[in-house]
Amino acid sequence: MTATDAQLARKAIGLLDFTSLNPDDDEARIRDLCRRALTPVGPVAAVCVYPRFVALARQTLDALGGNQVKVATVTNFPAGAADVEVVAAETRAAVEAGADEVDVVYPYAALRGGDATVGVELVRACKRACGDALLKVILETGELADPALIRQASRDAIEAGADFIKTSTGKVVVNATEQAARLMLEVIAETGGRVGFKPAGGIRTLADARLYIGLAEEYLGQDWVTPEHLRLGASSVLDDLLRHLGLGSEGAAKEGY
Ligand SMILES: O=C[C@H](O)COP(=O)(O)O
Repeated sequence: MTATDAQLARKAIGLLDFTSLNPDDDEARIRDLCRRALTPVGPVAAVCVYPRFVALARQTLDALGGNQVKVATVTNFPAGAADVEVVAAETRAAVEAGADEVDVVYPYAALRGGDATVGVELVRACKRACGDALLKVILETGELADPALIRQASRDAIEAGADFIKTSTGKVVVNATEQAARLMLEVIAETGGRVGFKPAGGIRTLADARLYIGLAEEYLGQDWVTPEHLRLGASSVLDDLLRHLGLGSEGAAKEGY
């Protein structure tokens, strides 16, 4: 049975990593993100903010009754070029500040230059630094570009301990694409479907959400598509999803939030 637009919009909200990663983010904007994360049809999966806002996001969500919403953050972001020890320390600090999930940028330029070792070491070190927190590895597929490199980065990240592989930072020219998603989902399926998938960057509409949910179902099956395995990383898709549920952006706020 094909999901209606409203059913799909509701599902996409539950899979959303609702993101604010702007250089000029401030406390008011992060509080507003947390408020909007608790939509009238239920919460998003996570909010994703810079490390300096992790504690504020956790505190704000808890105060609003949103303790089920995870707080995700980013490290080695967005360039993916810092030393392994520096990134591991940054990741450890983020978890100590209360992050449930860390999205770390893979050293994609090193891989493109022929060095696959540093990526493996970085993922291993960050996985150790995460403890019980979830590690999502951002491959920056638009910069890797070559399908063979996207497959290799996916496989190396998974073998080194990634819990999710994620397409993009949203900060380069080419972000999530169908082609990159297919390559990554293929590797996830080949490795047993235990690792999750997060397309991110440029996801703005219900049609975009439909594409990635559909692809995940195609490669891994409908039952696999839960927030444990699929996240949609997006800063601005929520309004379109709410619109398909008959809720304007103003309707995003629950009474009293
Ligand atoms: O990780 C998520 C991305 O930074 C979001 O990108 P976006 O602003 O294009 O939705």
